[in-house]
Amino acid sequence: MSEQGTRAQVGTGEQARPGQPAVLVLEDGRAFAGEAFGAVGETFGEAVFSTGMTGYQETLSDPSYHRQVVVMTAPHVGNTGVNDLDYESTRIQVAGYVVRDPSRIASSWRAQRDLGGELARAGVVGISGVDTRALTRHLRERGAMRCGVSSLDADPAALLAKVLASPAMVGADLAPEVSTREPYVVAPAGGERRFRVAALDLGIKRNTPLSMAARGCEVHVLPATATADDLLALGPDGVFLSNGPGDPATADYAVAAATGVLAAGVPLFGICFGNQVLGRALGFGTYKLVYGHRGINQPVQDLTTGQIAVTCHNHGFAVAAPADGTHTDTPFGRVAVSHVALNDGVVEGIACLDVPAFSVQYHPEAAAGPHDAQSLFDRFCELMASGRKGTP
Ligand SMILES: NC(=O)CC[C@H](N)C(=O)O
Repeated sequence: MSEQGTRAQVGTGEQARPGQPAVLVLEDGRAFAGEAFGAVGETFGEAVFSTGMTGYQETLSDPSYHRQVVVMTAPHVGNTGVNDLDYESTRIQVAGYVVRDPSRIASSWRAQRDLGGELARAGVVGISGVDTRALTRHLRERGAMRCGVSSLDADPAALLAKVLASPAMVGADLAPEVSTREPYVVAPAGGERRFRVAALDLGIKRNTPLSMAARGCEVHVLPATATADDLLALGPDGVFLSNGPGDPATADYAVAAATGVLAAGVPLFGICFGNQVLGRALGFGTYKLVYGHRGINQPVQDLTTGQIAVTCHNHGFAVAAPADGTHTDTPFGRVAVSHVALNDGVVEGIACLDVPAFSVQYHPEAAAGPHDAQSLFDRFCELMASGRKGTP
């Protein structure tokens, strides 16, 4: 698929002029008028909201947002501009961007460019001046749904017809669209190499291998369709399953890879999409949440210690597993739900009790976000240090 096709976006290559009209239409017909922001054009994707007050550049460049139109609940966005350091991947990944009130100037010693210009150069269509509180409440009540944003055609009825013809998120296999084409290696940050990690890139964020590299891991990042044999051929101390976009029910290739790694008894750690893939490899199902969790202020409880962490989330699907303190017998032994979201009880982590594998639905790499959960990378290192047997 072409770049434009995968982003379901038609841009004119122009930057929006101040006051240029734009419209956002949801698939249930609700329309919001606003002003064009970023690139002039038309785009389609799943409308989702993020409650992060900061970290918009990391959000925009998180590959898990591929094919999603992100609505920021923070009313004022763009204050700190953008820079070359805070990208979580090689480009802006969102299909569209919705803000209430873009900052007229970027004001930070780290700012290199302004947000509107950056979106325009990337060809990303946005809309501003939207009542993002009303839009968020609508999505919260009715659920995440398809939408279109256009600064080319102000007719909501015409846009609605195109929204209804656009692909849904359920059933979308998107990880291969954002994964690296070629393998690459992230070297340990300094000091000796302690572990070799084979990472399956389903849409990996930059700070994830960096968080491992900071702990002495040499991370070999492989394309989404790499098999268990490809991963194990590296002779890794551990295998990592990354975050990524789309519906985890479609990622049979990744589930097969995880199953092969579990069978080999090599330590395994997964984040977000990786948690869903591990869940499926253990025999659990996944399902779509009504509106998902996105933001950097989400409380999660570790059921083993009782400790609560405030964490970074970006997920619209979840693993269906019992979170009542019991364990489930699977082909790979006993498995327990290890973490739950305190807002709604959604499963946020699973741990194998008889093979060395665990995963979380949230983002310990914390880019952006609080660093409460960084110790999960230490737990992965401990699992690798203890060899190929036993649980953390
Ligand atoms: N950040 C992620 O890995 C997201 C996983 C999956 N695409 C979801 O929405 O649940």
